[in-house]
Amino acid sequence: MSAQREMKEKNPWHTPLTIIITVIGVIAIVALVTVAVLQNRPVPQKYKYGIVLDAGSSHTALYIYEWPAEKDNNTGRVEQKHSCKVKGKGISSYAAEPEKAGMSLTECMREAEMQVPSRRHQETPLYLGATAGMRLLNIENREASDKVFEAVEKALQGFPFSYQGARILSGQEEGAFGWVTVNYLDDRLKQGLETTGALDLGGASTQISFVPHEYDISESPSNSVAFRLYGNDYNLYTHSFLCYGKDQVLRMALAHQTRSGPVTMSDPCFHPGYSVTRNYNALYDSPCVSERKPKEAPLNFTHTGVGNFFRCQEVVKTLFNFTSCKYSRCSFNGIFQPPLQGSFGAFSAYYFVMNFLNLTDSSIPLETVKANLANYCGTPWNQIKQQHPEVKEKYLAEYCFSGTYIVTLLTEGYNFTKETFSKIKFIKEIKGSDAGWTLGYMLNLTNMIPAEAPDSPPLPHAGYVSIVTVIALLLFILFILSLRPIWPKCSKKPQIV
Ligand SMILES: Nc1ccn([C@@H]2O[C@H](COP(=O)(O)OP(=O)(O)O)[C@@H](O)[C@H]2O)c(=O)n1
Ligand SMILES: [Ca+2]
Repeated sequence: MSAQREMKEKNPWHTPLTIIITVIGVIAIVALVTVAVLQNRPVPQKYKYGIVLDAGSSHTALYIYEWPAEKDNNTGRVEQKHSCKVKGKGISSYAAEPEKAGMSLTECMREAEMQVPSRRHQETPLYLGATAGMRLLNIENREASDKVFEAVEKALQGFPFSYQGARILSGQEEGAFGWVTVNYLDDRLKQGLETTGALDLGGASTQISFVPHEYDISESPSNSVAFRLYGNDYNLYTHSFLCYGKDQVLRMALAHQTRSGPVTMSDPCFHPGYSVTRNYNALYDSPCVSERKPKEAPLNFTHTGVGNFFRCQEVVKTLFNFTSCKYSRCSFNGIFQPPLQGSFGAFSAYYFVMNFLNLTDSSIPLETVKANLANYCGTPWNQIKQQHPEVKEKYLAEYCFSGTYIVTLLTEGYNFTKETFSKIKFIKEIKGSDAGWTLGYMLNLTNMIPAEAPDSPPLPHAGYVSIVTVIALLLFILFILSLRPIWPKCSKKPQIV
């Protein structure tokens, strides 16, 4: 009994001081962990927004992007929140009535007002970039192109966003920003991975952009763009072929086949049984073909289909000039192109056409793609119409030509072989954001891709809380152990007795 009493008396846990210290210690640890948890609790996400209008040759599309408000400078998180297709044709088609170009944007802009929270309206940058349709109008009629921009500018300034201007992108910018978009969305830039090339097919121009293996920039400086992104240097090769978008190239093909001004033309690029009347003036109303207009053409001609893929390829090939190349190697029309490198993402009309033809699967060999096209082009027009009653006839009629053009451009134009063709992925979007130049354009103008790699991210919230808790517990255990010199006395005493 006396030993027990002695033990009780000597046990530090039973002194009022240690009890107080222990209680204070426990309260301190609980308080420390609580403060850490509350202070660092993820706050509800706030977003910022950016709007880009893609004024293409065939139509205009509006894209709204969003990113977490506190991560302006840290990239990899900008996503497409919403897109809106402007009704009607591209802004360049309003050359004769420019006001309508501005008015055409109203509906999508109203949608943007609804999509972006109103407290963010004033700080949301709004950009309009025009591509090859306006490039052509600018060549053809500078005054008309300026008037279209005036009207568009006036319309856009009427909305509560931070309007940052409307301009024509150069072909180089269009190619380079498409490449940035694809590689940004795939997280290749941030991680310093090998990049993917970008192939964009529009209505009036087409772009090819990739990082070549060994690249002598000095050979053709106008085809090179240098970037420093996240601490990595990129020497990008890019070229934009004006007039080689699928709508202008169709004009060139028709112009080539009607160069002697016939009344009836048999076209291997259209289905057997297809027949429409076309107007010569309308066909030649573009700088891509205006010089080819036959001298004594009648007003109209009858455009009939024959449906022969291989003969259609021969027609398309005549639109590429392979005769002169002042560089070590060329694609076509005397344009420098280094050897193809790596995988490619092909988007915009590449995707729409190949998707319609069920040919987007990269595992389909080039020979099978050609065989399928040959079969498709040879199918009578009546049958095609029956199979696709939902597709507008004007668009339906052109898939044989467009498919043939795509295959010919890739193989004969850019020199993809049956091996490298399988490295092309036909894509519409990546992780919910459309592939195209708009995202890259906005990232660049808002400085959202840093040249140097951002500092490594801090610990995630859960990791932070766990570490604080573990350290606090360790401190507590250390405190307990620090009382240890007194323990042996009280634990050994009963054994001695
Ligand atoms: N659903 C869709 C949308 C566009 N397209 C085509 O994709 C092309 C888009 O070109 P664009 O308007 O961006 O023209 P560019 O200014 O880029 O040359 C046009 O030829 C459209 O007809 C399509 O085939 N299917
Ligand atoms: Ca385009």
